[in-house]
Amino acid sequence: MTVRLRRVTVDYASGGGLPALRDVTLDFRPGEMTGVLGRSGAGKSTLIRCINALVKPSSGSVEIDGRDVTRLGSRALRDCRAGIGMVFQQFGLVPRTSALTNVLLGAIGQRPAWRNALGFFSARERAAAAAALEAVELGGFGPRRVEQLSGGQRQRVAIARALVQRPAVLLADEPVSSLDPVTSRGILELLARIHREDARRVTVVNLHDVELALAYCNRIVGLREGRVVFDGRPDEVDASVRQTIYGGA
Ligand SMILES: Nc1ncnc2c1ncn2[C@@H]1O[C@H](COP(=O)(O)OP(=O)(O)OP(=O)(O)O)[C@@H](O)[C@H]1O
Repeated sequence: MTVRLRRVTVDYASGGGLPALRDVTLDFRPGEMTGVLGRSGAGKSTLIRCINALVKPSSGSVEIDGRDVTRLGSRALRDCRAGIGMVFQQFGLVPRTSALTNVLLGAIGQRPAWRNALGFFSARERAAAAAALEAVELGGFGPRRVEQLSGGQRQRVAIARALVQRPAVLLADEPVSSLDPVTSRGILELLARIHREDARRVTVVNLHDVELALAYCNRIVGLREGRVVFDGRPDEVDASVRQTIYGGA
């Protein structure tokens, strides 16, 4: 699986402020777990949202395995999204529903519409969802409603939900915001483990915590005011690179 962005510009305000992304050309290759760094507003979420076609670029193209996602019809887009696991910033879970059902909902993109309409989950889907909860160390929490879980537990449910999709592309937007340092490490460790399970997997994680990105990702992309200002290995991120990404104007 390769994700290819070519000269992507996203201008939400069309001409107002600076575009959120400016002329971004990047390839995300199989096996890469990329940590995207940048100040607040640098365009990290927009980048991720372009990859799963939640945001349409003002110009440029976004290709997943050679298909331009900006040009897909709704059905082809649904098929394409079924292969993309998303861990959202605010978890994106259904709070009053059990952890297990939330995880089962992750498989929905891969099922025929009639089965969604009936709310029917097969024994195999249930077993896969239970296994995904085990994998994130929430084995006993399947029946528990999400609103009764802590922030870190919710985040792990969100990861389990992405996991049941067996996604070729795994996107995580600030998966550890508002979590304590130990829980944050646990979440990154989990994402890195999931990433390694499939040598073809492409993982892109937005992070505010530089040390976490350096510890768990094998590639770092730095964004600043919508532009790529760094693209390299974690061991290349020195004081001057940090200055380039975060430093004062
Ligand atoms: N839906 C939107 N409509 C208009 N402007 C938007 C929208 N989403 C983001 N922006 C703007 O685009 C720019 C980039 O935002 P984005 O959310 O991609 O940044 P970010 O790096 O993820 O920030 P943070 O770290 O704070 O989450 C910001 O200036 C933001 O205000």
